[in-house]
Amino acid sequence: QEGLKTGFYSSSCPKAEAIVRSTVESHFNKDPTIAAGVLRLHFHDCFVQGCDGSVLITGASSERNALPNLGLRGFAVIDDAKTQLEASCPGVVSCADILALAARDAVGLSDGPSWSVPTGRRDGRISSSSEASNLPSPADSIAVLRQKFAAKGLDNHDLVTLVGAHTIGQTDCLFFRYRLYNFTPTGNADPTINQAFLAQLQGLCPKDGDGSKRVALDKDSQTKFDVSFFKNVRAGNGVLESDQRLLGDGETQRIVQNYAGSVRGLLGVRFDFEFPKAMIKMSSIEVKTGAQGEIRKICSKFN
Ligand code: HEM
Ligand SMILES: [Ca+2]
Ligand SMILES: [Ca+2]
Repeated sequence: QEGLKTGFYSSSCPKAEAIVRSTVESHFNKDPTIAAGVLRLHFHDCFVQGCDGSVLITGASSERNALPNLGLRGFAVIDDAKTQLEASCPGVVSCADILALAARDAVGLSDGPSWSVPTGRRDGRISSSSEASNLPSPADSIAVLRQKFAAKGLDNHDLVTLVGAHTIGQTDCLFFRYRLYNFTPTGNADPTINQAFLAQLQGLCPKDGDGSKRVALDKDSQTKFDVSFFKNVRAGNGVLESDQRLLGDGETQRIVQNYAGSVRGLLGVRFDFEFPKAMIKMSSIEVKTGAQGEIRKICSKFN
């Protein structure tokens, strides 16, 4: 994919993938929710300036400080892996690749599928908060989401498959509370929310309560990478509006139904098979290779 190849570091830094894996694992063992943080970090990196580590740069006007990125977590995992890689093979492994590898490992550690990650990305030299506006918002319509993904070469099938990442992790009340109160012109909640679930969500996120309270995106299995998220969307138990809307469009609904399945076990395997393919596509968005960009010494700073 665009000059990337699996095993790019096999002679220049043979232990590179093992070092990333053991670093993600040690953080995961202390805090399994970090897997979700790392996976999301990679997504937010790829959608702005391509998968080039631009999201990792610190500074007042950097991407990291853009509104959609304020809740990102897992930066310490990447910094930690980088420190160890610089000790073994200085100046060889890009932060962009560390992020792509760590996202794969995070999914695997959460009992999800694993895959070979094509590597060879170079780190970008630009990180600007104003660029973050093409990231999808939870209040975007399906048409807008489709368009934002299409702009990155990702189709409907990729969209639904990748949003399946919400099978792990959490969201702040802030991002969906508007669905629970006064959502309709007549003052009711979003009618697409399952009634029993609505009561639960209202309990978790009171109208004037703390907007930063965290709620699982997949109510039944927030640390397991499984098809439970799709079953919940099918049942009206999607937390984000953008997740639940996948059921309101004919084409995306068909894909949700497929993954949610009716035959136990069988169709769960399909999501496991499709997710890696979609990730490899997402991980190759607008990558810099060859002599482009640089290999950062510290992931949060340009050289
Ligand atoms: C339709 C597009 C998407 C929208 C609108 C969206 C929106 C969101 C929002 C609002 C949150 C909660 C953030 C917070 O409270 O801090 C979230 C969390 C998350 N997103 Fe997405 N997302 C989308 C697609 C994706 C994709 C493609 C991936 C990865 C492949 C992903 C992975 C995650 C993960 C793992 C979390 C949990 C993070 C954590 O627990 O820290 N999302 N997303
Ligand atoms: Ca980027
Ligand atoms: Ca799950």
